[in-house]
Amino acid sequence: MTDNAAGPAPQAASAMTLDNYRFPAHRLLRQQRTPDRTPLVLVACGSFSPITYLHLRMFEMANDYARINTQYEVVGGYLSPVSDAYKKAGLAEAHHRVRMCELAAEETSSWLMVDPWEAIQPEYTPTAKVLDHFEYEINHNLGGILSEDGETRKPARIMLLAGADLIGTMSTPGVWAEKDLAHILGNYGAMIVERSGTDIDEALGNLKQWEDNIHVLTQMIQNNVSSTKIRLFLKRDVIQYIDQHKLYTDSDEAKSKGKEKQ
Ligand SMILES: Nc1ncnc2c1ncn2[C@@H]1O[C@H](COP(=O)(O)OP(=O)(O)OP(=O)(O)O)[C@@H](O)[C@H]1O
Ligand SMILES: O=C(O)c1ccc[n+]([C@@H]2O[C@H](COP(=O)([O-])O)[C@@H](O)[C@H]2O)c1
Repeated sequence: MTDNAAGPAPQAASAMTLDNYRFPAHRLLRQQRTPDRTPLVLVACGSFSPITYLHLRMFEMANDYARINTQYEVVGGYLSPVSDAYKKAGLAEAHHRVRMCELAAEETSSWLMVDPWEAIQPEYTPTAKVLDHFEYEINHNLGGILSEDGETRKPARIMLLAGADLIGTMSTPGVWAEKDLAHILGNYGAMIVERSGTDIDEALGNLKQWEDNIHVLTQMIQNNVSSTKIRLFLKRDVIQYIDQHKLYTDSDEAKSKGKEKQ
């Protein structure tokens, strides 16, 4: 996907609360550039604590894959950081994670956006509901995407973008609700990026019934960056932000371990 000429976000994702929330659409391609393709919006859900180069790379890989191997045209890409209610060990607070994602998206990409909706919810939101939120905002509130010839409006296909480890958890009984899996993989679909350490066939093992809706993106060069290892930070802005707010220091981790319930 090429640059969407729209200007900066009218309202920063990191400044949004439940009271002033507005769905970020400043970089969403509102009219298709290519005829005869289905508009596609990619949504990556995760902790992003912190966001790494590989999280952004997933989107570029998916965009290339969609262009070359499918009939989709990517019209938007969103990062949706999980809320504080997720209570995973070592997570920085949601507002920091949203801000880091925002800095990274602005610095390194011309088309990615951060939707803080999930992050600002007081309760944990299952991924199926997060995808429903995108469906509602884009296809109901915004009325879908205008076709290339300007003649019709088409609903965008919303798809989950995730690494192989995440789809692996979907194959593991008990982690995801059955009805949510059917909804996510049956109605939306997923683009899955290979990740070293996860056997993709094993990860897809119990998901055969939805295989037509699961696109597997192979990585030419395996790169095992993970947020936990925090090996590779993004551009200076994100590193400075981490320093400035003293994130991921021992005391910060101890603080979040104290809060952690699992
Ligand atoms: N190196 C990678 N290769 C492929 N997918 C990745 C990679 N790093 C992250 N992802 C994917 O990005 C999404 C968001 O990642 P998330 O921040 O939740 O976890 P993570 O980067 O694995 O961090 P952690 O180490 O804290 O689990 C997930 O779908 C994850 O599978
Ligand atoms: O919706 C579910 O049932 C569900 C079950 C397990 C994980 N998820 C989502 O998957 C993501 C996992 O992130 P992480 O950092 O734990 O790898 C995060 O966005 C969770 O909300 C979602």
